Amino acid sequence: MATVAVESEAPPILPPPPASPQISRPGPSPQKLQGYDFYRAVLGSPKYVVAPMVDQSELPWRILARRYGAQLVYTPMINAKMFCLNKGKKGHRDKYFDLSHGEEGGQADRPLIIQFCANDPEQLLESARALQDHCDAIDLNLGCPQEIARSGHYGAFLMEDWDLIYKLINVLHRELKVPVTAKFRVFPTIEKTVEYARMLERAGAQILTCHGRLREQRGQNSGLADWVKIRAVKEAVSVPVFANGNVLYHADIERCLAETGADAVMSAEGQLYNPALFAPAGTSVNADLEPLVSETKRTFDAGLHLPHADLALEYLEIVQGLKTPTSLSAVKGHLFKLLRPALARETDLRDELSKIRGPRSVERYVEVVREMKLRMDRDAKDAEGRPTEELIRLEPTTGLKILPHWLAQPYFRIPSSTTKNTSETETKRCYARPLSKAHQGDLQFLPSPARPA
Ligand SMILES: Cc1cc2nc3c(=O)[nH]c(=O)nc-3n(C[C@H](O)[C@H](O)[C@H](O)COP(=O)(O)O)c2cc1C
Repeated sequence: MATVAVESEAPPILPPPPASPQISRPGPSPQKLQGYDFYRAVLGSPKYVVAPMVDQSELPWRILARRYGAQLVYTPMINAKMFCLNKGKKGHRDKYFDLSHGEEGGQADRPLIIQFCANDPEQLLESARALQDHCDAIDLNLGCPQEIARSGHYGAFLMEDWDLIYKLINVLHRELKVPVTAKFRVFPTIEKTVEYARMLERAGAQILTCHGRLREQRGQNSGLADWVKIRAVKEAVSVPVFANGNVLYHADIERCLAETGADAVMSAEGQLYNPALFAPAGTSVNADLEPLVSETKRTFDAGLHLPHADLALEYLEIVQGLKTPTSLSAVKGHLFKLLRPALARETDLRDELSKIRGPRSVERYVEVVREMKLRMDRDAKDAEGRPTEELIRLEPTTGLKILPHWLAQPYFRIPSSTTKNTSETETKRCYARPLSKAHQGDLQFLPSPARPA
């Protein structure tokens, strides 16, 4: 373990909180596995993890993600306060986690970590208890930097209140049947970040996910995730650490694991734009899909970049095959991200997708995506025989690859503050940040070749 000096302004190391009259504290169940025992025996030592994503890591996406190499998936964040407020209202909690249909958290949806945000230990415990039998662990969100988290006082806006964070984690550690984990952002200094991570471990967190960005790094100011800080956290704690941030392409995964020493890589946006992010090139993950388009056999990159329209149809088929309803905003968000490489060309289909509302929406999405598939298959066929290098464009500033427009691929752009005075490597990494608003369907488009008339 590395020894790191403690910053003077770091909050003091806290003793376990005194027992409250409402919550008994018998200590963690002796059967409950902890740390690496839990990571190995229960989770199966995952290296490829899909992040918690509001309205985007919903059940059908989790099923798709697992087909393409994800080894552990998190649910979207559930607000413990709202979950408690809906107690006793039949069916109301299903929009957070659908127990009525019994598919979420079932065998096809494991290993699974359910994430909550909270600022009240009792609300958190009550919510977590209600769902603990349907997951492998409960995660606490300490990283959300959005304004709604500031007003609701949760996520990254708890970062100054270590006493409260300790209580939130510790109550789950002592009371739940399953382990508690935590996902957090870094502080400006390594020392404070490390001290913070140690406090989370002491409170009882059995896995720490370190998102290497500061609370202020969001939207336009996302910039780089700091892998050096993740490495320092990994060296300072004895529980497994997941690294989060700066993973766009498959090749970034090994680089991230090597540079941070983390046990696993967690991806959010990279995986949304390419759900096969975790699968290496040439992997035969879906036998039905591969013969459909000859371009899937061509290797453009170390990773698997399948035709996005096929992936979108596969996702929609999962949505249609489930009894558990999927929110239309989630479906729309996925389609706009998946199909993005072609939407600037196929503007009529983009407009169609934007207009779809109301009943039969999913069927109408399927019709539009089928038309997209016809066009993409035709373009892929036209490109047959052309050398691979001819089909890849290099983004001029970063050198990052832009693959043919019919393939799923990451989305990136240059944050304005990083265009000057950065090393080439840094600039490349700065691109590793797709549009923050993209999941709402509010897409901006990089210039891409127009469809020839
Ligand atoms: C659409 C979307 C929804 C997100 N929702 C959550 C969430 O519910 N809980 C959470 O801890 N982080 C959430 N995040 C943050 C991601 O989990 C992740 O920490 C962040 O995007 C950095 O990872 P990336 O560089 O792989 O995108 C969300 C991110 C996106 C893009």
